[in-house]
Amino acid sequence: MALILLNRLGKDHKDYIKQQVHVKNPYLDTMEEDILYHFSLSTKTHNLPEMFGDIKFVCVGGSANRMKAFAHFIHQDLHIPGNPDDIRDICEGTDRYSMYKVGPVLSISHGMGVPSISIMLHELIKLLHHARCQDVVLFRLGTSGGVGLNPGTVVITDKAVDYSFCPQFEQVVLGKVITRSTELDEEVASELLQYASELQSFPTVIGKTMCTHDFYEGQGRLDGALCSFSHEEKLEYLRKAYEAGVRNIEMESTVFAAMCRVCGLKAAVVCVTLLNRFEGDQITSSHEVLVEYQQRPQILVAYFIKKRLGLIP
Ligand SMILES: O=P(O)(O)O[C@H]1O[C@H](CO)[C@@H](O)[C@H]1O
Ligand SMILES: O=c1cc[nH]c(=O)[nH]1
Repeated sequence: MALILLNRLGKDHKDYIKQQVHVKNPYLDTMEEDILYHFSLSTKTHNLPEMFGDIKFVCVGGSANRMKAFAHFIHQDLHIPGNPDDIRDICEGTDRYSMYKVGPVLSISHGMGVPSISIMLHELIKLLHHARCQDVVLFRLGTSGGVGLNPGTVVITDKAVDYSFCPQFEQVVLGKVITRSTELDEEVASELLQYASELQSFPTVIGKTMCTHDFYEGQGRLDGALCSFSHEEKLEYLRKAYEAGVRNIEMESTVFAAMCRVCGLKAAVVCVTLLNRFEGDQITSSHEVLVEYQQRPQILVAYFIKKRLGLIP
């Protein structure tokens, strides 16, 4: 099945130049073994090219359950043979992250916030490198707070921005701040927008996504255990964000965009909004509604994958 899919990919996308994963660490090649500790995988104990060499799409999201559900959904959507109940968590040897492989698709959870996704991305990018994967596209399928959008709207990120609305990610290295660009792949983003209009299943927009280091004060919420600002100051900040083009707020997009970019990986961020932050801070929708919202980015990205694989015209 995977072979047929890859042949189709090659045939239909001749212009799609083979892109390697570039790890940017000269020390890696000198290591006899690389232990991907948080995945419970290693270059000595696992045949990574055999296990992962055919991966073309990697989908990541905060919650382990969501990424398991996505694995089951994509199994069905791509008509992969076999019983979906046999899809096992490749990282079951650790309880840090969950990872599922379904044909050319890898589905991985990353937990909440920049430190958690950053650790996962270091190991994922090394994994793709060791497995000699080519032409991989990464997607973050997430939830977010909307800025001036109705709940349930899907936002395709054109730029991931920091708390001051700048498209950059600051990483402290050896006590100094390194700044990396957070531009995402424009082609993938506009392809996603086109597919959203073909699907016509839910409202979808393209815009900037603000990444914060906290869910409460960091996102201007008035309902945390601490609150050091007024309601008016909150609205003023959200208004400035809206004017700067920000349409949603989450907690991983800048480091995701920055690390993928440095390593030559095409990447996109697709998050559904759970509420309109101009109208409140608490997430009041029912569990059923929230589950349906979370499926929206999955439906859009699954459609992208099927298009890229030539499974739909
Ligand atoms: O829905 P996920 O992918 O977890 O992402 C969003 O939800 C979490 C906060 O509830 C943060 O991690 C934020 O980025
Ligand atoms: O408001 C929200 C909702 C989901 N995730 C966030 O980071 N913020």
